[in-house]
Amino acid sequence: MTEIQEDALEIAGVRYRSRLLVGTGKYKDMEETRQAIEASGAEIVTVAIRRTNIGQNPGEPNLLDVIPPDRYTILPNTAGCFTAEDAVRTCRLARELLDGRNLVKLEVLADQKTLFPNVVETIKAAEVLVREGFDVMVYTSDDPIIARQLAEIGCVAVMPLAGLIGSGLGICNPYNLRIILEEATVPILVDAGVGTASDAAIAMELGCAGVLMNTAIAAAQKPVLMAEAMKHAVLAGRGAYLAGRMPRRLYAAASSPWEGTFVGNE
Ligand SMILES: CC(=O)[C@@H](O)[C@H](O)COP(=O)(O)O
Repeated sequence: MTEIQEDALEIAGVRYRSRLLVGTGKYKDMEETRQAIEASGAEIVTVAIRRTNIGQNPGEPNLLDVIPPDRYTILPNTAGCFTAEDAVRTCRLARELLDGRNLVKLEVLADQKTLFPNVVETIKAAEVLVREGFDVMVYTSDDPIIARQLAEIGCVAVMPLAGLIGSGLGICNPYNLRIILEEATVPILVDAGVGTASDAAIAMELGCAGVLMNTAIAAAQKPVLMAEAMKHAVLAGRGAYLAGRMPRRLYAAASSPWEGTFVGNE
């Protein structure tokens, strides 16, 4: 096995081969969702509990029929929650629906226009959820101080945004991400704002443990092809991070030595 094949992402004591986590919103239909997720190679798939039927509405199409929980780790998320109280309630419902599984993605949003995280409410919710035994992966801003606090509270992964949800703007502040990564005590995954494969590769090259995305795949002209591209981008970025990039230089350095050439200078 190569170093990159052996390299695993560990979240809450579970090891995953894929460092790409994907969402399930915005697809044309369930079949496209299934195909894209399969092509992405993702093992962790996030589901908005307030918007997606995973058993709350018996009789309606159930996402788990195409994303079976015995094959994927279902990561329920609190998208659409604007208060800590709502987010906590949503996580408790998710735990009931998913047979007592504790892994959740906490996101508490501040407003509809930016979908920026409300970090005050996020911290409040994280404290309650960790106390109640949840394994909390938390969506947050790229503020290193908030990221540190969330890790100290006991979140199992901290997920700063690359850009606003659904914006596709890519990594808007790599410098803040670098500070977050420098002092990370838990896995740091970029969540939201990725637009194309190079954004995912850059996140991984910076040293992120993984990338979570939805819109970049679902809103691509060919979602299944983009899902596959993202799989390769995350792997390539991780490989480059593990390999260690060459130092940047201002001036040229010849690829072959000047001395001892076979031709010329007679
Ligand atoms: C799917 C999810 O959980 C969200 O956090 C969000 O939708 C991800 O953002 P993008 O859609 O910008 O990838």
